[in-house]
Amino acid sequence: MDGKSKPGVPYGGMTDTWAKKHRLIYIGATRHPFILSIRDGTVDLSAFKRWLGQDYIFVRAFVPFVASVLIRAYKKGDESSGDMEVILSGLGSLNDEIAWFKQEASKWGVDLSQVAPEKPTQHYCRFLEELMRPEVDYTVATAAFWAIETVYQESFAHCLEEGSKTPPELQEACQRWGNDGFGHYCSSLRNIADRQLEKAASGSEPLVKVSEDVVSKAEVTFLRVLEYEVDFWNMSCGTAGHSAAPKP
Ligand SMILES: Cc1ncc(CN)c(N)n1
Repeated sequence: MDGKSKPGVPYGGMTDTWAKKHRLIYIGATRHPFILSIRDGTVDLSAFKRWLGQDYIFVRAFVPFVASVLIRAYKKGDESSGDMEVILSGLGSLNDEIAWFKQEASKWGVDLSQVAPEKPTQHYCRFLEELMRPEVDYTVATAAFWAIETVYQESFAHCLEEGSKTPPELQEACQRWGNDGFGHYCSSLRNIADRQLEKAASGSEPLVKVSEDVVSKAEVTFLRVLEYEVDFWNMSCGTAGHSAAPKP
């Protein structure tokens, strides 16, 4: 999703509305200069290696977050929704992703045991921990989950589009998140988030206030994900003065 409806794919859930409403930051996260440099073949390989080491740390922290969403899906007890199956498949891919990072790191001569988390990585991982707290609503957690995966899907898919000059040695990395299967997985996550948001938005009295709070908390969480993603790309580029401060 790019905040616009795709040809032949009419879509109009809450997540789509947010992507359009917050288009500038959405584009900032999904068309970041780091991604554009991969796509046009000018990427600085030391930036790619920095990204690789930092993202390995992020992905390890992302696993317990996804597991926490799985537990919440189970506790909701709505077996017919199919949420658990989607989330479980995501956990399976993260297992492959971790193995891929290790393999890729050895290919590029990055010693993962020596990589220390930089500030933006620390802050993003702390944010994931906050989202694991029991008081965080399933709706908010699924919106964050969808946004985190979708930023990568849209970013790396852009590097594989026709006309891109992505260096051959980086194509596998782009395929990992830019492939159609990952795109379908992100659509399933979007459907889960949208269904939850819709339920919350149409919440019946007297829970109306609580439901409205959940929807606005989910939107704020979506924006925070985009900001953390931009900070993460900035750090990868080595952009001086990236805004790495923890968000309020
Ligand atoms: C920072 C970040 N954001 C998202 C993804 C996709 N799982 C990732 N690997 N790293």
